[in-house]
Amino acid sequence: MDEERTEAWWARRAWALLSAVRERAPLVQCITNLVSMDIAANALTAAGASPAMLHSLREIPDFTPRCDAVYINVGTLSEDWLPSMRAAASAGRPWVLDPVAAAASGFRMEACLQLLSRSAPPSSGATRPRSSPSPRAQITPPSRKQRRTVLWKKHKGKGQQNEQCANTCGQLQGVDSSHDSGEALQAAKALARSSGAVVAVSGAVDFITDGEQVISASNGVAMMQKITATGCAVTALIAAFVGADPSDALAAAACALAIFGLAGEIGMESVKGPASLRMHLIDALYGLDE
Ligand SMILES: Nc1ncnc2c1ncn2[C@@H]1O[C@H](COP(=O)(O)OP(=O)(O)OP(=O)(O)O)[C@@H](O)[C@H]1O
Ligand SMILES: Cc1ncsc1CCO
Ligand SMILES: [Mg+2]
Repeated sequence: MDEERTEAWWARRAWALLSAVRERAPLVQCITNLVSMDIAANALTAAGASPAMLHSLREIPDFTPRCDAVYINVGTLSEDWLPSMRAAASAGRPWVLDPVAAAASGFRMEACLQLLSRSAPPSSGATRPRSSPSPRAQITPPSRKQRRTVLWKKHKGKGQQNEQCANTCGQLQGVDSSHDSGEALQAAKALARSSGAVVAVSGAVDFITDGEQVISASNGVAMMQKITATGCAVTALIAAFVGADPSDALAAAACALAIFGLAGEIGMESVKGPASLRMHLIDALYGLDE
């Protein structure tokens, strides 16, 4: 690391990334679960990104290469959506996976592992062909967030690594945000190292790791757990941050989690319960200033 990443550094970085999202309005294709579609699209829009909830396989060749980032979430996985997820993950864009309940079934775990083996070419470098208000950086490390988490860019897909990923997905999935997410940190680091992805684990404290560095973000309020699909929404926000600036997926993931948590804290100042927190959180994302 070239410079010391103090709290003040992170604050500037978070603001710069949110500002980049607002300026560039990254186009984020979301193939996400049916429960989360509304909150994810609204969180992205409020933050300044441009969500697109497209999941037809037939649209992916035309549409996905024009996106700044792809968000895949297996929360309501079905056989007919899996080919779209695979195709979108292979389209050469930075992408983020939320392996919701990866250990719920063999089908789901296998799907997550297959998806993990998809990677964007490290230097596909292609800029998004649609006109963009500001120049895009080259695609470098695509990232992902994995339940509570994954961002990865490359995965060598060897048998042993797959096994390790399976174990890790299982461990992470078992970690509910009512637990200390520190319990999952070692598993997350191992997954990051074996997959080449940035891995994030959400909870009271969020951890974000590339396998070496570990960032923790302790923003947020416990009532966020009482709103369904907040984890899905913050994963979508991670995709937007990575889409706005793909040069540092670790920082993008950490800042998205911190900003989302901060919006929860600000929103919490005037709520009666989860339903009003949902509204105020989205308002706070929209209104956040420096
Ligand atoms: N106890 C807590 N205190 C503070 N923030 C929290 C707490 N639990 C969760 N959060 C925040 O809520 C957001 C969602 O995290 P959470 O771990 O609840 O996701 P999740 O369980 O995957 O969500 P879902 O399955 O509902 O989509 C994150 O930004 C996280 O920091
Ligand atoms: C409740 C629920 N069921 C499948 S996905 C989802 C949203 C939270 O992940
Ligand atoms: Mg939760």
